[in-house]
Amino acid sequence: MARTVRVGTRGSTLALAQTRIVIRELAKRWPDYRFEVVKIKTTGDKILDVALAKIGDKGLFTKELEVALLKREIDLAVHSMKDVPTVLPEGLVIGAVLPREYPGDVLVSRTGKTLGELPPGARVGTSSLRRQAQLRYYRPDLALIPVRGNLTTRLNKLKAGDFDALVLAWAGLARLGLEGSATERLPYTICLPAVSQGAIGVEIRADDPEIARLVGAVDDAPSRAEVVAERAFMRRLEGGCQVPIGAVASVTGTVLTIEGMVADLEGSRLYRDRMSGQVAHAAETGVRLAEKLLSSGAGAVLSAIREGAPGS
Ligand SMILES: NCc1[nH]cc(CCC(=O)O)c1CC(=O)O
Repeated sequence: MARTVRVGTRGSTLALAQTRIVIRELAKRWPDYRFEVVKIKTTGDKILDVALAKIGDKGLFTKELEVALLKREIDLAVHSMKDVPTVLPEGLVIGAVLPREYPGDVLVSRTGKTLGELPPGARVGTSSLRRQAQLRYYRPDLALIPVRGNLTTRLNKLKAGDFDALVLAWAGLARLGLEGSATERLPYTICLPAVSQGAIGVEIRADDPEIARLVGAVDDAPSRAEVVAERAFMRRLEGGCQVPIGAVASVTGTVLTIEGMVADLEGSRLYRDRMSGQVAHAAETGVRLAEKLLSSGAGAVLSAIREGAPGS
């Protein structure tokens, strides 16, 4: 009799939808195993009224799941890779990256107007420093309003008239079946997504070969290479939620191309560039792009943000 696999997840609607996808794919390939959902509350689920950049702690949405993995209370943890810090705790690895959704951001606007059509001073809800900086750079006239809470909370605030538009990850909307509410996909030339946006990852213990074999069957090599490149880019820049950083990699055949961006908090200076390399050298390509940006002026922006950051 095969064992029951305990699948750890946050309890948000999006997290549960992602976990259902992972379990569906695993169950197809491993019909003899049972998969049991274990919901775990993370710090990020408890603190809802403060912008993530202000909390400043790494792993807000992942740490409690990782602790449960290490204590062997669960066998795998399902994450939005975007929430996973670039350095994992000792003893844990990413066992699988599922086929990625479209990684970009979308505008959801109350009146159906696109970003370019929003009237001067329109109120756009987002707490992400990355989205704020890129929106300010493109449309300095917009009023950016902090918003947190899960996707449905945000959409309800939009409906209630708290703001005129919201910027959200397309993937999150799509996984809740809400992609129809997107007004416009924001082009990468205006808004680069967060590192690993749109990718679901499965974290496991490094010393659990049985689970590694199970989850390895749902790993998507191109998606994994993209995530590896973007995370290497981020790690080289040592950026977290406190710095406006965006990147998106894409694999075509044996070539991986990554575009990346670093901006100051005001969105007055923005550095972006791209780099290509062999898929087999995904991490190096991400690092090379980071170094190119650092030497072209992004380094000074990052130092200035770090000096000004509270508690650093
Ligand atoms: N910031 C929270 C978060 N974490 C993952 C997603 C969406 C799914 C994904 O990017 O994989 C979202 C919502 C959003 O940014 O709009």
